[in-house]
Amino acid sequence: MSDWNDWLGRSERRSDDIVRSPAMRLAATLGDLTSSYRPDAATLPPLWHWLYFLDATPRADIGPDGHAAKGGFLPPIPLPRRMYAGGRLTFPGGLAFGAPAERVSTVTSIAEKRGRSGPLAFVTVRHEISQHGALVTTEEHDIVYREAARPGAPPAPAPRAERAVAVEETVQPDEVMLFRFSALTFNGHRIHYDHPYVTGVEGYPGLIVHGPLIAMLLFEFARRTEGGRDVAAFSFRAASPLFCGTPLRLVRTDGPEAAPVFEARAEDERLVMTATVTFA
Ligand SMILES: CC(C)(COP(=O)(O)OP(=O)(O)OC[C@H]1O[C@@H](n2cnc3c(N)ncnc32)[C@H](O)[C@@H]1OP(=O)(O)O)[C@@H](O)C(=O)NCCC(=O)NCCSC(=O)C[C@](C)(O)C(=O)O
Repeated sequence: MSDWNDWLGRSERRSDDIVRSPAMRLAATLGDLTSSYRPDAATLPPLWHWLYFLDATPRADIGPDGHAAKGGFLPPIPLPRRMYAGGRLTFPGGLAFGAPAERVSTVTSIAEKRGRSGPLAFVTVRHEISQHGALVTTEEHDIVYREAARPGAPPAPAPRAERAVAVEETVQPDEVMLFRFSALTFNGHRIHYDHPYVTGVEGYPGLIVHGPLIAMLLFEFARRTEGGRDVAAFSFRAASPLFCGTPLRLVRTDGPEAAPVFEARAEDERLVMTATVTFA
């Protein structure tokens, strides 16, 4: 176990102008999979802040996976394979177009664990986004790091979906959607576009669909099932990777919970992501 205490509490602040053009491009990328965005809306839909406050690491400081090399804001976790593990968000206000906003990010937890797939390290970053001095979005983002791929090792056992289905839709993210989402979020992570890297170095069978893209697809689906109702909070957890070109089932499950549970599933009932939506 390493002592990561020096990294806890590290903080960074970014400002950005909430201009409309990235949102227009995301709306085009999602097409009929979004009903949250309106060209004349005064505020961004929830989650669309992922298009702003982006990391602009210079080329010289990029690491082997295409992200900023570790050891800047994020701790230098030695496990090499980074993934998006999940997030918990609240939306106390709307992020208005045409005005600057500020994001303050803090490393709040670093935990080393052992999972079914091997050693894991989780880093959680809390983001607080404000505009005109008022808090509009809070987000806890969990990042997971896995050990290097072992050639010939079988894939990690994936959890199965077990809940009853109330409503479902199927989408099929393709290379163009992945490319556009990487570009919109200025995410250079090679696992989403570099096939020789993701298969040869990281040992996955294909390009990996972004966790935040799956979360957005689930979020938009969840709102559609509730006639576009406002959302106060959203949380999601990535259970297993989805590979480009395979169908993704968006499921509203049938259960007794007050906040409905949504799941992203692969065709064979492999669980890809679980999400909980608290409608306002
Ligand atoms: C995370 C993996 C490796 C763990 O897989 P595992 O089977 O080894 O874990 P486990 O045995 O189920 O659990 C071990 C421990 O980890 C915890 N745990 C387990 N899962 C999670 C989770 N999601 N969030 C938080 N905690 C988690 C779990 O609760 C347990 O804790 P405990 O020992 O205290 O009981 C596995 O679940 C997995 O592969 N998930 C899918 C990841 C994925 O595909 N993400 C999206 C694509 S990557 C991406 O978008 C990238 C991006 C955008 O470019 C970018 O860099 O940010």
